[in-house]
Amino acid sequence: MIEQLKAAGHTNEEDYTSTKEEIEAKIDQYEGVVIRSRFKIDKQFLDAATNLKFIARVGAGLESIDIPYAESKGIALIAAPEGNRNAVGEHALGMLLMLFNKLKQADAEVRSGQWNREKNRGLELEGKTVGLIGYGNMGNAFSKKLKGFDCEVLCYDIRPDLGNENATQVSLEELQQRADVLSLHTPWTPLTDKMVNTEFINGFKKPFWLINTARGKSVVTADLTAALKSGKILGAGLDVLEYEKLSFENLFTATEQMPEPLQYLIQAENVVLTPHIAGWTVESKIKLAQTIVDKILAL
Ligand SMILES: O=C(O)[C@H](O)COP(=O)(O)O
Repeated sequence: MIEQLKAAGHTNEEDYTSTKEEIEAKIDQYEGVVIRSRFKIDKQFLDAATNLKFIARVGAGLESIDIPYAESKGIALIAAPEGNRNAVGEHALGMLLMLFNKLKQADAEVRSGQWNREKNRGLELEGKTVGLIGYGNMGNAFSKKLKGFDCEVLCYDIRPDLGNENATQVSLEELQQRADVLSLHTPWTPLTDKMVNTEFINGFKKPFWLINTARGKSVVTADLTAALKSGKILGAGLDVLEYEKLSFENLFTATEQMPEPLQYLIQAENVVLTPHIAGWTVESKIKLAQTIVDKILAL
């Protein structure tokens, strides 16, 4: 990315170690900033960035940026969901196949000398109805994969007319009536914060499987674990957790009490957990960088 930007006449500075305050102190010298999700851009930062023309986010989610304030200053916001959408689609599919085929527990049992065929009888995706909430880059990528599995794909999105040959756009109520699987592909916004709670879960007609490769804070974990216990949710594949920003490792030390819902998820056989890596592949690293270069050069 840097080589291509240099070749196009841009200069750059790489800084992965300064504090936010140190970056704020020098940001007025820069016209653009390229960030990952952990760098917060708030009003104070934007007020200090008097020459900023663009903020480029090497990833999809823009929740770390005060978007209205940045836009009020005429700063262009660039994201790169095109760069990691395929990775997210493949990861969501992997989680679903892992849950349906009981790969996690079957593998663990064989390794411990157990040969349980009946207990590990799988389910097939063929003929199932998969509901996607959010039908942007990630939802589209997942639906394209699902197309080959002969399942029905429904999508719900607040934007109209997004359905295509891979998914039928429906109301949220219809999705809740018909889905066997729910997969989230929404950004974290006031609308999607704590979206999957008990009331929402109970709106589903059938027990269902949940895949979340979007944002942890869109699911109320205590409500999810209650639904897993009652059988309303049959199993879950979670690449994101509402606790991840608390410094996940600390939750496992004696000094910090691990939240009860997390304790449940960790021991549950029908739950697959990954550390926010759905969009984090060898290939997506290159595609994310290229997408950002192309968008900066097109400004
Ligand atoms: O928004 C994204 O693309 C993903 O959540 C990953 O972002 P990160 O790699 O910058 O944390």
